Amino acid sequence: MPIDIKICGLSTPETMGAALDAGATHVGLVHFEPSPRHVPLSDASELRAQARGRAKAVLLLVNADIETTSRAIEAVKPDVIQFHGTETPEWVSLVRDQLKIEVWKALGVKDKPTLAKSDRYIGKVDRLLFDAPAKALPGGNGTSFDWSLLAEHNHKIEWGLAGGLTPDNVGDAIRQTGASLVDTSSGVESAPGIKDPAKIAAFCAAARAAQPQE
Ligand SMILES: O=C(O)c1ccccc1N[C@@H]1O[C@H](COP(=O)(O)O)[C@@H](O)[C@H]1O
Repeated sequence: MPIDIKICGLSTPETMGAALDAGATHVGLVHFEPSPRHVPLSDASELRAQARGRAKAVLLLVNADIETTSRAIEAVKPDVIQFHGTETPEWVSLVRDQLKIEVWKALGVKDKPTLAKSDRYIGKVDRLLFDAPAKALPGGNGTSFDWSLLAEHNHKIEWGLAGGLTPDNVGDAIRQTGASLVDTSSGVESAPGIKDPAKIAAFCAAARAAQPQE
């Protein structure tokens, strides 16, 4: 299976075009006002339309209530919702069942017990996304964590790797963890919230070069 590559925090048609041309399989739109990558729903909807038929659109929300979540899904019509806050297994499962949408849950990984706790989401989400622990923002901080924890973990559902991935380290990350999806935001920027098309292309090329050959 070709590796899945998500470029997150896209906010302009130019950088969305760069991610699509570079072969990203997933493009992420952040709807969370404190983030430098926040896009209003109207912009997210236009960027989502640009991606249609070329990559899956992932809408990222943080601790949004059900009204905000359903309004955002209605406006943007994403393929996937990525919850990146402290959402509970019960909450994400409710959204998946009621709103009939693919749901991912991001979790900050500190140590082995955090990974053990991730089992609570099994059967309730479609994919887990392992990220570095929250700092100033719940994600998008450009920091990584100890990847050996993932290599040792008994994964029971689909999962992806996020947190501090760059064109320079994504190859090692894939080889060390066996991730089938890699996700980056800060690592392909020239400044917070400003995506760099050359870094996006380099990231996608490095991820594809590192995937195991069949
Ligand atoms: O990108 C953000 O601003 C953001 C805000 C709130 C929650 C998550 C956010 N980003 C996601 O965090 C991970 C890791 O990002 P990074 O590569 O370390 O910058 C990724 O899934 C981003 O989409």
